[in-house]
Amino acid sequence: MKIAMIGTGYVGLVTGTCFAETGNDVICVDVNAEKINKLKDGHIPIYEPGLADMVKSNVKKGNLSFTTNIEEALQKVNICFIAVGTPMGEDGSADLQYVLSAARDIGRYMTQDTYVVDKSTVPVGTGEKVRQVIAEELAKRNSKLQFDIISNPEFLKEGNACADFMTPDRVIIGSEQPDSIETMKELYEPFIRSREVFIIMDVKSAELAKYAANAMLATKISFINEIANISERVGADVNKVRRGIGSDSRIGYSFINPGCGYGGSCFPKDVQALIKTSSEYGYEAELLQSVEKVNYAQKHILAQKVQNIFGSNLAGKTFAIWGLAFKPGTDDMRAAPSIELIKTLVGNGASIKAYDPKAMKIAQQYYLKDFDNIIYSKNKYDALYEADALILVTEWKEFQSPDFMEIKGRLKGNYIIDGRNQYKEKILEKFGLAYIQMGVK
Ligand SMILES: NC(=O)C1=CN([C@@H]2O[C@H](COP(=O)(O)OP(=O)(O)OC[C@H]3O[C@@H](n4cnc5c(N)ncnc54)[C@H](O)[C@@H]3O)[C@@H](O)[C@H]2O)C=CC1
Ligand SMILES: O=C(O)[C@H]1O[C@H](OP(=O)(O)OP(=O)(O)OC[C@H]2O[C@@H](n3ccc(=O)[nH]c3=O)[C@H](O)[C@@H]2O)[C@H](O)[C@@H](O)[C@@H]1O
Repeated sequence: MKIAMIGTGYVGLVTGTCFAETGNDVICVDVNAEKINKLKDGHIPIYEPGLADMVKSNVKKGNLSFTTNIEEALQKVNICFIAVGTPMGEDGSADLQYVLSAARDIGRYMTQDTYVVDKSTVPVGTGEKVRQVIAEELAKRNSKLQFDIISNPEFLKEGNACADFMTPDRVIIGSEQPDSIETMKELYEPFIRSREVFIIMDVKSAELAKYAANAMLATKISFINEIANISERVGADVNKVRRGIGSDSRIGYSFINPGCGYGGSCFPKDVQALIKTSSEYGYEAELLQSVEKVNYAQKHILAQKVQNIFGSNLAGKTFAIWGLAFKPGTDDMRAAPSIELIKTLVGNGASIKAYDPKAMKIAQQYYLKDFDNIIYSKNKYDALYEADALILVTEWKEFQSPDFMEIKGRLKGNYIIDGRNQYKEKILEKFGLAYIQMGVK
């Protein structure tokens, strides 16, 4: 099939590349010329395991190409995906300007009957808006070309995006048109193990299913974080409580890891957007409001723990921070808990020595560029020199079994403050390290 992918970000690039991998002819288009030029020169603008090799091999085979020219991208294409960003608007709702601009371009430049597939996460009713915009543009040029809108939300996780896309738990197809459904099934067939993986529904339900999934996962995280906060106060150990509840198959272990709050480009904005959609329809989503409120507080918890030990004025103190990305396996720092932490520490006079395996460049260039007091270290141990404490924010594999002797030897102080509960208190005690974790007194 000949596919155009509008939006070449985390989702567009991964999706386009995976479709190219299964033999389709894919052209990825983006308004960001710098990104497209990098891709044309063989550089991958994001870090995602396995992606670089797959992009290169498919470009070489001629299955995958990149352009900034939407008119060129839509030549002879019969499936056009929309995978542009839907960031949080000022009032918390999803900002649809990029989706609607992509729709306008499709209406202006499509050259044959087209399946228009929305992969961006969009509020209920967006499919209809996209349909109207495309129809308006076709009418302007007296075109009789036909198109159908299909909702096909994406469920991949950053850091595991290619693997998630290649072996999906489910593929949701929001459409009531049999030929659209068949075309989507054909496209996804190589990735599925059983036909039950396809879940067919109307467009609105598909749109809402995406938000419901993210809201459910965010709820699990805020729930366990709340239990962690209760555990700390009553003298229980959330690690044990987690094992106690996760063993119930109705609850399960996944997404109940306590931490310093969920970040990333999706949970925070999607929970907000769902709250906003609900209120537009006259319903106050109180549970979801609490999920966000708990998460907001959780993102400040590491800084509070630091200040409980060192006092509110941190002038003259230095903290080693392991992990800047919002989760391991990615260089993405959107809404990362590390940002809030660093803001508070530096704001109260501290200096930072940071190390992250993949996110330091992006941190320096964008997310932490306004902070002077940060030294970026070349490895995890270098970050420890003369630091008063080590704070673990992102649980990269390389932080999971460090040499504690080395840590003790390099730190000036003896605290490890762990935002992801990676270590065992008894082991740290042997090295003379004091261990502060989440949800344990
Ligand atoms: N990042 C993730 O893990 C996931 C994201 N999603 C959803 O997928 C959508 C895309 O997310 P990301 O890929 O993370 O965003 P992103 O910000 O990485 O990429 C979006 C791209 O679209 C481009 N763009 C904007 N307007 C355009 C236009 N009119 N024409 C062509 N390109 C245009 C931007 O320049 C950017 O490169 C969002 O709705 C998000 O909620 C869904 C599942 C997972
Ligand atoms: O819509 C999206 O963009 C995607 O959002 C999430 O994926 P992602 O944000 O990439 O990463 P997650 O692994 O879900 O982690 C999100 C945040 O939750 C935190 N988290 C996760 C799990 C957990 O138990 N505890 C916890 O604090 C992580 O540290 C991270 O900050 C969903 O998991 C994907 O299914 C979805 O497609």
